[in-house]
Amino acid sequence: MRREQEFIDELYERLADLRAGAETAVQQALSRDGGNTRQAMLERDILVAEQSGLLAAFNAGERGLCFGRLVFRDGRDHHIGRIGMRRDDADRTPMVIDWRADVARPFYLATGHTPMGLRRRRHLTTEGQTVTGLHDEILDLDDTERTGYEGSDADAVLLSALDAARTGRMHDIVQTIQAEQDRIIRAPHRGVMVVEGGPGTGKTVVALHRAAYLLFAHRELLARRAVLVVGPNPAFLSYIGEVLPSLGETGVLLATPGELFPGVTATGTDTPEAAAVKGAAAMADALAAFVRDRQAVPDPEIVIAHDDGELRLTREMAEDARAAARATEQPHNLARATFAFHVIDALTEQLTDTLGADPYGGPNLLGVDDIAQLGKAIAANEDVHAAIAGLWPQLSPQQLVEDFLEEPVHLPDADIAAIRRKPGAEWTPADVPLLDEAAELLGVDDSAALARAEAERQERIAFAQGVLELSYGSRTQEFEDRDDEESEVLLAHDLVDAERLAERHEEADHRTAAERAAADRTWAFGHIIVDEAQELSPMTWRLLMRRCPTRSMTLVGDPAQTAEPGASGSWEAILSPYVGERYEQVVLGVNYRTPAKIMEVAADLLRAADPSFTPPRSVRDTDGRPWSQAADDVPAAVAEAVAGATGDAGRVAVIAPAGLIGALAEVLPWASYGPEPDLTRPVVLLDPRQAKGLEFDTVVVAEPDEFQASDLYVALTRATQRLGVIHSRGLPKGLEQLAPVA
Ligand SMILES: Nc1ncnc2c1ncn2[C@@H]1O[C@H](COP(=O)(O)OP(=O)(O)OP(=O)(O)O)[C@@H](O)[C@H]1O
Repeated sequence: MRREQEFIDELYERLADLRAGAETAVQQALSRDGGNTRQAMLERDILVAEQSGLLAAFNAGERGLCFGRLVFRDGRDHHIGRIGMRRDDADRTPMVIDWRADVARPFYLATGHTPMGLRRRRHLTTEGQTVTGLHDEILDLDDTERTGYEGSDADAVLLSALDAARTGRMHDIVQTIQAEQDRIIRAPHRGVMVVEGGPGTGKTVVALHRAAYLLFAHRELLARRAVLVVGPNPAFLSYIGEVLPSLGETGVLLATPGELFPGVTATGTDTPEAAAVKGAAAMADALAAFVRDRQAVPDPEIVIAHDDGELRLTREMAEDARAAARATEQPHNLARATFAFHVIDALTEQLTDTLGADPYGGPNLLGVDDIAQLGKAIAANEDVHAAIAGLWPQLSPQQLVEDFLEEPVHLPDADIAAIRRKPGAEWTPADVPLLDEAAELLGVDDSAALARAEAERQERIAFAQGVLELSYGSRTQEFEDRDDEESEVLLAHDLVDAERLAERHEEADHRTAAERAAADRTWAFGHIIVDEAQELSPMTWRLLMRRCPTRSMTLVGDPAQTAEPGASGSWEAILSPYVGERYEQVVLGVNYRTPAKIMEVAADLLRAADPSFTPPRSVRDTDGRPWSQAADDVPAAVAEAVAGATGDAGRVAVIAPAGLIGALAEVLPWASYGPEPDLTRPVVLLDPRQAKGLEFDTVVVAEPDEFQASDLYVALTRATQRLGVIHSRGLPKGLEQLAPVA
């Protein structure tokens, strides 16, 4: 214990030095009098960005900096920690190894059967900077040396982590990642990986650690392209929001599916029927047909007054122009130029024929210049433009979807009735994929902006080339002496090509990749993680697949918890349109959250409908049995139950049908509730959809017979310690084994 404490003290000293170094480097870079030349600014930007990233990692390392030690049979001896650090000596000896490095892997995988070269594995428990416990496992049977910290139960560290009172925020699990989870976390980053598992099997936490691992293993790529984590609702995102920063990773964008169309905030709600219709794949065809409807032809013609003579835009002329525009296969707004060009051309020809006609039947009397002149005048005629705009209007995604929902077409009557609404309504989450689809169908005519951007990029590349030549020439002792991490800064100067450096400059100039990604509908993410993936509609999948052309994705979910009416169904239904059968599926089978007695009740509920249902196996159990109480006044009984539970440490959640929340809020005035409840408060009031993915020490479920079965299954499995059910109208089938209380 003493020796480990000495080591930990040394480690925190080193951390303090590194942090001070990074802080000074940022300060110096910001105040460095290198002048305001582009080179000085570029160097400064790179330095500040890199050092700020390091600072974030150092700050993250503060808590539980080192939690393990591996002693190998060949004499190697490594401490494992949240971040990696080296000594300040000539060899830059590793002091603590990042948990994501290959060397650290036996910490999670080695067993007596497959020791992976280990003699002993030590778990170190710390509080603040003080070592409070050691736990040794002997993996080499020939090793007779004993430290006195060998425990009989190798799961002691895991169980004490699982028993801890909840805080309303998910924590990282780097100290106790289990072997089946480690394999998922470190799976290759290419392709689609599906992680399926029942409640509490660690799907969410594993997916987040996978993001941290991928950012470590593919730093260059993913830091530029960012990782997107999609979760079901804002409360869930704030629940998981601290895990990645606590692992030192900030290049991640967390979003709900309703937040993925920049500039639109989905505050409205749909009826379940409307959400199902809007989510169905048929919507893509309906919208595409609706766009074609907006490419009209006159019936029979539009007559336009023009200085040089009357113009008649006939149906036939417009049809030809439309066919030419459609043949480009460009999106509507981009193909508009082709339509306009053909119309103007046809009108010019028409006018040429009239004005230049030779009364004696000879060839047209107008010369090439005259015809060009006529064409120019027609192209400048505002009425011509108005006619073109009427036939082939420039459209925004918002306008298109609004028009469509006001008067839906190309769908069965019942579907039309389900989604029709008045213009000006708030956008709903189910509208977001429609807006995205519309944006794809319409395209943005940004050719001028793109040309400008490309010219600027070329200028930056030329400039960066100059910087590279200069910075190599002026390589100084100061740079050579930097810490290992810092020398990456030098590597950036030395090894990147001009194009990459120019790109970096662009990034450093503005926002982080995650921030830029959030504002850019066409951003291609380096990796996408989707939680509660079973809930997403086919239209939402179309949107997500567009955001990830490389199909590097991790999808986690549990079909038994599906609640949304428009959900896609099976993994195969979700994925086959995009990757065929080329995806890997793994199943997690151990429930780390819900105690066995509670899980049995939840499983019985599903067994009532499907006798073959097998729940995940709970690793832990509690003494108390889950209970039920019949009450005439449900809010009063809930208030009493909550008052009894708040004496315990941790968090209490009341999960109730949405219609009961108001009445419960009155009897629980201190409870947090609403669209974005504060989960760190002692008592939270949630409807079943809001409870998805969360967990609490105590859960009280009110009026269970008003829940749909999958919602009730989710609600029952949120408890880590205690579960009670309060009802006025009897219990749904399957819940009979709850212990009745008066
Ligand atoms: N290896 C582990 N060490 C410590 N805690 C763990 C481990 N694996 C999972 N947990 C904990 O178990 C709980 C459940 O994990 P998580 O929320 O990721 O499960 P899930 O499969 O997403 O559940 P659900 O489908 O019910 O939302 C969390 O508190 C998580 O921290």
